[in-house]
Amino acid sequence: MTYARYQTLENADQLEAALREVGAERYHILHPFHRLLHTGRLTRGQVQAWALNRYYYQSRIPMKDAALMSRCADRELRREWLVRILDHDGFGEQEGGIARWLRLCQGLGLDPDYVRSEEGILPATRFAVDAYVRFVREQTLLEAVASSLTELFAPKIHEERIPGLLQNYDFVSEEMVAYFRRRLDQAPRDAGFALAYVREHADTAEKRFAVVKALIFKCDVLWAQLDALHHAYVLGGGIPKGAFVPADLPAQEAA
Ligand SMILES: O=C(O)c1cc(C(=O)O)c2c(n1)C(=O)C(=O)c1cc(C(=O)O)[nH]c1-2
Repeated sequence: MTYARYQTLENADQLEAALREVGAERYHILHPFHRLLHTGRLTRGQVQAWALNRYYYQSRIPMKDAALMSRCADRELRREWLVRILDHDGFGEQEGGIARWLRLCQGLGLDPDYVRSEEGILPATRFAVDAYVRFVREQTLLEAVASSLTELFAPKIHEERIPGLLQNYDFVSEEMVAYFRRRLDQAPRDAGFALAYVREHADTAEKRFAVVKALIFKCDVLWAQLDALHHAYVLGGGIPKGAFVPADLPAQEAA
């Protein structure tokens, strides 16, 4: 009956409260893999596996944002959304988030060409991330905007992750966490806009329900990626053929 209580939301305030409840219950800050990552309980190889897989998510974010913009007749919304693409891809002399993410990968000892090749990612990473891009392409514009609302909860995870990585791993330097420091400003701006948008445009109970479901879907996209990492690289569930094999993994655990 989880969903039932979201079907009768009466106004924007109730919608916002429901969205915050979904985040408090389902955001991937709660995932056991993040608990291990942020408290220094992973090996360098496991952190590499996380950064490598997460690169695929980063790489697809501008594509999903372009998909959203391609469907959008509202110039104001496009002007606002465009900034997200520039944040990730960079613009002119300005480096973007993807370049910063690659520096994190490189700092962890991964070859950037290998990371960019997308060869070593887990199947579930590809399926989850591709499902997000498809969702934004195919669902209503309102649901597409709503699916970005996990970013409401991202600053908290970055605030936890920056000191968590720096203090607990001697192989992580200040330069390597630059990506997360930038997101501390970018995410609240983006999430604030998206929240105002859904508050205004979800003007029926049916639309408010659709917005909540879009956020739940997106929480699942993030959760599924960590499930796969946890299974393959922490629980010893087996690394699929072709996926990244950390150098510090005991040989018998590799498939
Ligand atoms: O590190 C994280 O936990 C995290 C989470 C999320 C998110 O909640 O979707 C994003 C990011 N980071 C991020 O860096 C980012 O650029 C981003 C864009 C989006 C989006 O859906 O448009 N989410 C996120």
